[in-house]
Amino acid sequence: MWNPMESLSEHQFQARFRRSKEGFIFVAAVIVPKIIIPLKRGTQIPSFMQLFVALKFYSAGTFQIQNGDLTNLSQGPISKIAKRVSQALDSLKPRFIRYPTEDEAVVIRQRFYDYGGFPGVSSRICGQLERAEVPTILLGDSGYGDTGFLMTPFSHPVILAEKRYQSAQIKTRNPIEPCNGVLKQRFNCLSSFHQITPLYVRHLKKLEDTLIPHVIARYTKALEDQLALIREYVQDYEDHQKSLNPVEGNPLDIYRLVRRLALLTGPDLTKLSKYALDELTTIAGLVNIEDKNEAVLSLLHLQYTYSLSVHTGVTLTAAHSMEIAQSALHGGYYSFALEWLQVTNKSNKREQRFTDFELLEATNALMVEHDTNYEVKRAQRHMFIYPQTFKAWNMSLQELLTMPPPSMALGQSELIKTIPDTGAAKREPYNTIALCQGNNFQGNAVRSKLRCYLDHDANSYFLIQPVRVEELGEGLTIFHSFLTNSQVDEINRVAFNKIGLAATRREASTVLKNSEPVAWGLKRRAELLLGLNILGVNASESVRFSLYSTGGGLRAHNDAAGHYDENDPDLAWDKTNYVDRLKTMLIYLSDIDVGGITAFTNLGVAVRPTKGSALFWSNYASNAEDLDPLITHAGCPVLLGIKSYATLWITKSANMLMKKCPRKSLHSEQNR
Ligand SMILES: O=C(O)CCC(=O)C(=O)O
Ligand SMILES: [Fe+2]
Repeated sequence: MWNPMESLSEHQFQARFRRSKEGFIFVAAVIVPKIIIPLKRGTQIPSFMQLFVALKFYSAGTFQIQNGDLTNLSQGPISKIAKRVSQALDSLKPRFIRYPTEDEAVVIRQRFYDYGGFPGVSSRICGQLERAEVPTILLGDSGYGDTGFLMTPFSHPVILAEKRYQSAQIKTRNPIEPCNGVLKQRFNCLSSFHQITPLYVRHLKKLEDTLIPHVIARYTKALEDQLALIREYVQDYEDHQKSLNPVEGNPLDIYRLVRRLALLTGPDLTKLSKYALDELTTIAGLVNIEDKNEAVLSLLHLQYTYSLSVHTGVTLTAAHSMEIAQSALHGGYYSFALEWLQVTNKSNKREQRFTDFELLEATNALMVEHDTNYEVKRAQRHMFIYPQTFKAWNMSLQELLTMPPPSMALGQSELIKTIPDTGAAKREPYNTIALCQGNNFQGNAVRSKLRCYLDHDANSYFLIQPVRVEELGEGLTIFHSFLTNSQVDEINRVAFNKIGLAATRREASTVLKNSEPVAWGLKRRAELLLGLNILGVNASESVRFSLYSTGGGLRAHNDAAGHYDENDPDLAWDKTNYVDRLKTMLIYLSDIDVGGITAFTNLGVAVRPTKGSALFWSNYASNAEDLDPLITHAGCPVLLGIKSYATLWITKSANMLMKKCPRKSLHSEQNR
């Protein structure tokens, strides 16, 4: 490539670029690191050449670089390069431009006054303008019109005061004007700015006309590719291919896909999106109403937990949003139902799909449903129901809607404080959301007592594969690297095979019996680490393997308040009365990008799943009779990715009264 540094003499160089080679090298040294990003993949123009192009533009003041000696770049790339280099130069402003300090400004004002007799001349205009500290009066030549803040010379000064003003004005401008002149001469682009503006506009217009249809075409193509993929999936689904990921057909993906496309392509896609939504709905096999409801409920669940906007970025038809509103209503998401009704209302103005009466009826149904059900829902502590949380504060539905969703803009501890009644039940929905959104609100006093250590002597096996123990809260511990990656992969493989294609795609689970080597191995390792009886008769349930994709999660609960799996082959006794889950070990079998946190709503601890780590806690208080309210926990809905984990429930009956009491030694312990 032609290099002006080598092929031009110093004189020729200065004539073309209006600066010396040495000056160029200095500029290059500071600017090049800032412009190394290639213009476009594949067509990288070396940074120093970009600098030449920009300098040439600055000095020529036009995008048409006549002498083809530089490059044969057309106007488009030149304007891009000029913009990039200008931005880089602009970012260097703090390094090379310094405005006078307050004290220096006083001196400068005095010197201007002494020199030209004009009072209050500020040399800090730029800085002040930037900080909007005007009114400052600017001095201009007679070419400028008369405005309130620009003082120009009189065309015919008559009285003495006018004449004195005139001479002071001109004299004060004098040292500045030549300076501007020099700058304009060196940077021709400044003086010819008015010439390039229309050019620029035309240029942008051209871009808009030519490029945007291309972009849309590209994403239409992308959509088609996506559709083809989904078609393939459906085909696989029908072929019952075992290796297929069972949750890939999550109905929520439809919404996600449409939303992503809409965001990428902007409002122009709205025409396409209706087609896309319908097409996808059909292709992805969302043929039955349960699937659709499932998708909608997932959407609402996510919307609620993560304070997502109802504006999905696509224009849904009135019929679509009405459908979502109805599902929201039946799912008990009253406030969302109202929001979706509002969306319906809006699009219905255009579409006239529903009569006013139908809309009114839908709104009334919502009101009635809300007013009759919230007590029941509240009693159930349904964590995903908006109004029940607020009803405790005697809020109307209207008031409720003006209330922002529980926002993490509030500090962590404020979150608890701002809730009037601090009863655990009422705090729970709030805390769940706070934790799911990534906050922890454990007190410092508690946190300072927690320890971290390496456990390698639980058993000699742990010498080879030690675990890092971290106490997360009172009675809650995490064992990092409890399993190795390959152990986890093996469990996933076996469980995935067993699940095959699950009926519900958002969540799937299965049990791995003790006779399964991976389950036995896992239990054995837990037994050695914890010193508990886990593999003995009725000592633990079968390892439960669970899988969540987008929208999958679990509301707050205590594990011991659940139910047995009636058909669990690893538990022999009568399972009808109560569930004996003294301890829980929860082993994460995947990392998860967004969402899927395990939230301990009363401890105020949020645990992000990490592959191979195991959480451990007791579900009972220390008297081993009452459930421990402190250990209530929820599985936050997954936003992106697939969460898999295993749960190991260890029984009380096989782990208590295991040893004879060593009376003697106990006495001697006490007497010591
Ligand atoms: O999803 C989680 O992280 C928690 C799962 C859980 O609590 C359970 O399966 O009992
Ligand atoms: Fe649980």
